[in-house]
Amino acid sequence: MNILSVDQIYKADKITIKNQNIDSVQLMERAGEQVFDWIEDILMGAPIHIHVFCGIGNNGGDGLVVGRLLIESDYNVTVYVVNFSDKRSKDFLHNYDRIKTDTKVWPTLIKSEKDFPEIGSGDIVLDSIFGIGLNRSPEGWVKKLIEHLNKSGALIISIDIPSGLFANKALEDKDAVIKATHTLTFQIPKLAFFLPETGPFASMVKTLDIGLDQKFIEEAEPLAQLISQEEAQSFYIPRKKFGYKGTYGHALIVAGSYGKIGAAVLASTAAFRIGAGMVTAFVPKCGYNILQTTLPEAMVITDKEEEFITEITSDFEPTAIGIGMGMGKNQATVQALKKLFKNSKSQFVIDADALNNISENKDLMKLLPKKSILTPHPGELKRLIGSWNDDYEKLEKVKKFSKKHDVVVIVKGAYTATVYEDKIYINTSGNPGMGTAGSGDTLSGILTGLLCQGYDILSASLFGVFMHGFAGNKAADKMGYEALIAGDIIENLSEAYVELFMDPENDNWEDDDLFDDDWDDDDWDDDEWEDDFLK
Ligand SMILES: NC(=O)C1=CN([C@@H]2O[C@H](COP(=O)(O)OP(=O)(O)OC[C@H]3O[C@@H](n4cnc5c(N)ncnc54)[C@H](O)[C@@H]3O)[C@@H](O)[C@H]2O)[C@H](O)CC1
Ligand SMILES: [K+]
Repeated sequence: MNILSVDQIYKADKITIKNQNIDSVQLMERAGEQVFDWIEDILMGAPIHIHVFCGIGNNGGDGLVVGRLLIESDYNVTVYVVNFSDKRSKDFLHNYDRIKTDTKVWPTLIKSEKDFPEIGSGDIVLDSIFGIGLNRSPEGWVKKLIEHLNKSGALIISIDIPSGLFANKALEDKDAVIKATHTLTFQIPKLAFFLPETGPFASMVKTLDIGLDQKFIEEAEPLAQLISQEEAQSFYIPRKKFGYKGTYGHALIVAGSYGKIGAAVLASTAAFRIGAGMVTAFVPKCGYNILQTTLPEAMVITDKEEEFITEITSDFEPTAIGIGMGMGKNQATVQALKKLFKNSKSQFVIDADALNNISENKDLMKLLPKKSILTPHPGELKRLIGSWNDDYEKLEKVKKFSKKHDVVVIVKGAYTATVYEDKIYINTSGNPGMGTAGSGDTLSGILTGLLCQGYDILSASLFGVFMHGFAGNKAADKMGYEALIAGDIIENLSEAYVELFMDPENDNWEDDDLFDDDWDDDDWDDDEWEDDFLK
């Protein structure tokens, strides 16, 4: 799914209006109806007080449509116009007149702090103050209103984007942004929803289809692409009937040091479970018995040194090498890396201490093999590319690094971003339970195992990151977030493969299972709803 810029979204509006022979008021009506239907599905007439806050642009216009539809369905609604400017948009004005004539209810004007209404913690706030047209951070009493709403404890449903958040630009004032409980966004997800600094303002995102021109959306050059189950399916390479272990490659996992042999075990096991034909672990001597006992399927080569790696040798040419996990930063290890990078023809997945060693040694950086996959977490990334002021600058720096060295960079975290040259891909699987030791080692093993099976570096990265998160989700389904450990991700890779082609409609990044679309009237219980969501 394509994530587009604000300018492209406005263009999509225009093209839709032209191609479908409608006017902008009809498109706004469609948008408002979608929001209304979503709310109606959840509330089903419940008499909860809904406060609709409308700005004076088209986002405010959407709010007026929803407000009108709610009033016409006898909900307990108060509609406010947050009157920060007299420059009201044309479609806002149309709907401002219409709500007055159709419902005979006049919206309440808010012009300063003294007009702020009381909001109960059991109420619902509909936030349509600013949409994607925000051009600077809200200030003065408008900022105070946003703080007032955030403090109310009410459930806040933001229309299109939490007010105060820029769709694809860095945050300026984090106190001037609505903290939405739900974000109902129109058709095209906004990049801000997926980045660590801005994503937390937009929890529980739901995309509402308002019939924007599909051809334009698909053909536009996106800011980033979302990788969900449907995209992951397209990368999958089926197992060959006449294949044998040689068909699926030979992985070399170079990892571990005294006290960190587990990293080698996890990566090697994951390489097997994702489907590599053969796996050899290269570890310091102290790792030998551990590997042979915990993973009898693997072959093991040991360094001559007991506790760390000093010289990496093997009597075969690995299809792919996964390197760095728990490896340490001994000088002898750095020399071993240099030699390997100079001489090996294999493809590389470079992680953890291998990345740290590269960051600290310019010579090693120069030897960085082209077409490698690098998997830094935020700390490792900072060491690699230097610090950044915001998430957008970070992504630009990663693009530059990727182009300069011709490598794929996987920026790990919630919504892991994979960057290759100029393109950004955002993964949608995974959960907070995966923030646990060894989770990264598992990913490196998965990526190495995929390269072994013939996936190219980009599809190995996108498919591998998705499968890692998908298996993590399967694990979390069974054991919850806290109890999940890295080994559980590996164990659930089998289920992830089995379910990869099931229920492809299920977009798991739209985390709306609390408000299940399939509810029917029998499910409804006023008290229970209040207990669950409003307390
Ligand atoms: N995307 C779609 O397909 C559709 C979108 N709709 C809705 O339209 C808004 C975008 O509307 P727009 O009028 O362009 O912008 P806003 O509503 O966000 O209004 C901004 C308004 O406020 C001024 N402004 C901006 N920043 C500030 C500030 N800090 N302080 C004061 N004033 C500010 C700005 O100049 C504008 O006048 C989109 O998000 C959707 O909700 C359509 O309804 C349906 C199709
Ligand atoms: K909004």
